[in-house]
Amino acid sequence: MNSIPSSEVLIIGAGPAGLMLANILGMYGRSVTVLEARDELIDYPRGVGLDDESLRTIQTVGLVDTVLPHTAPQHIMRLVNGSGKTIMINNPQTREFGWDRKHAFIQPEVDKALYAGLAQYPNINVHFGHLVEDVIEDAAGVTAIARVTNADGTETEHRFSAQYLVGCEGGKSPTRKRMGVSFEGDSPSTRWLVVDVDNDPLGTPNVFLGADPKRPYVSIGLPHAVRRWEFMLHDHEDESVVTSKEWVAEMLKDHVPDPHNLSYIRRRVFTHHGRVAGSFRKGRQLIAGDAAHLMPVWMGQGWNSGMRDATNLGWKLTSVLTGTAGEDILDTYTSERKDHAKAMVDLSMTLGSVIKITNPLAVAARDAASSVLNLFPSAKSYFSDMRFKPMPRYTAGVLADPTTQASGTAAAKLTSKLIPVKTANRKVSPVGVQFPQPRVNSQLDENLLLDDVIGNWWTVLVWGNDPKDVLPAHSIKALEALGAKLVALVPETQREWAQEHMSEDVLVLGDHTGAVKKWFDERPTPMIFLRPDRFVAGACLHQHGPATLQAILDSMGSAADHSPSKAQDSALAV
Ligand SMILES: O=C(O)CCc1cccc(O)c1
Repeated sequence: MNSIPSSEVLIIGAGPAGLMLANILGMYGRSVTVLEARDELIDYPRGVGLDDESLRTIQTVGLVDTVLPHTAPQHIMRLVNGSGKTIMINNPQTREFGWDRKHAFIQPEVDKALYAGLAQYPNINVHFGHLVEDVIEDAAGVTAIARVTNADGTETEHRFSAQYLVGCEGGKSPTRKRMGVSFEGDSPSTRWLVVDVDNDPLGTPNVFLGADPKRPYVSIGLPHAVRRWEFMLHDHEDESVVTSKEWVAEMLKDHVPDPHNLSYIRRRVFTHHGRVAGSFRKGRQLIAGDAAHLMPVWMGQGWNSGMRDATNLGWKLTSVLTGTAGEDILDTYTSERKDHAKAMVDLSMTLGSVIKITNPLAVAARDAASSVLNLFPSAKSYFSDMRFKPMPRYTAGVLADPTTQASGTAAAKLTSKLIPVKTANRKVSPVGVQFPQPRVNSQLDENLLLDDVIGNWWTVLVWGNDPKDVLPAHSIKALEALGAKLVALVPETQREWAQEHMSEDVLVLGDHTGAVKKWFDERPTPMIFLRPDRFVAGACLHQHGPATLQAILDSMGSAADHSPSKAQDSALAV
């Protein structure tokens, strides 16, 4: 038995959620051990859609340049009926978070880029071929017992200890089972055959969902000449038969001019699941990615939901480990992520049930209903602009929202003290939603993405004013202890003046497109407390700033001493 020096966090599973979480923790200077049972990363495509929220996180961890070459932006999805007529199109054009809403991507290449990104952090170690067989948890931490099969066939036991453990081992997650939490939902019995080739015989981009009552199918053009088809299987069709080259060639004959010379990456059968864990945390153990939720492929949200988990959890674990938040903040990981994951599961299941219809009467009703809906621009844009996609909007967690805060909480008590004024628009609260990522000018450069200038930790954004002029000294002190960056967003016309006249340590950014002013005009809360994951924790008028900040700190179960550790200091200087 070997004991390995301990780290702060143990991650089990080097899939996308685990790799992204390790990148985020590495960026914040934390020490992490990743244990992966396989000998290498999975090398065949699974997820095919990468969204703007994920790309924003990839940008934060500095890996956009290595990820983008494996993506195709403006990934359009068309739902076509049995006669090939488009009955729904999903083609969102906005770039609210700084990136195209949807990208096709090659998952193995992007996962590889996430893995390669870890090499820059001295405190991150990844061990392949380590199968975790048990975990012991006590008041001081967790110890994972892993079995390693050596080259000569003998086996060795290794023990790894840490303060927290995050299971990212996929849907069958042993961590989730050890935690004893439920995994409720449905696993429809419908099986699908997935075929991936790397010499795409068609070459057309984008996604076609074929709601063909004879046999529903999917055809997706992916980067690097990869094409994915999926075919719904009938109950009597045997797995060993449908995965044969002959059967697949027969299936493809309506989809490909010549289905015989295809270079297959993989032919496999899978079923969809729509499940969410009852809790994402128990004590010192947490779960993320497919371990916490499984959803059908239709919205392309499985991979992206894992990215959202890592984005939500990474800064919270860091806050606990560095003493800027109490351990209870980890419970907000469940409260913030679970409902959204459930909404994604439900939407994906619904879309799947529309595609899978085979009953002729129901098919006719669906096609007629979609024709009518397409006559109405608002209904049509609901689908094409992807307004049906549930966007995370936290109502409880690390935030202080006078419009939604649950009664009885510390934040509610404080925010109830805020004196309302007539011009403050309290109906459109940006609290709990992701802040947009506009382009801005700085003293050093022009047309920069906001996140690239504000860094990766807490930020206070103030429209048109110096945060140090509009917040009292005790609030500034608390923000310094939190490691927050102070930012003044001003019209570009005022930027040089503001740089000369505002406090030296305030970052002044110019709004050269007018998008920032428009945003603040629509939500008259000129002071924004932005969390490290780019979600708005508080939004208020200047005079409400101190109470709002205090409420946010209370919602973090903040330790009395907010000063970040030395290690965090250096990590925050990114
Ligand atoms: O991200 C997307 O738009 C593709 C979602 C999708 C749809 C159907 C099958 C599949 O594997 C992914």
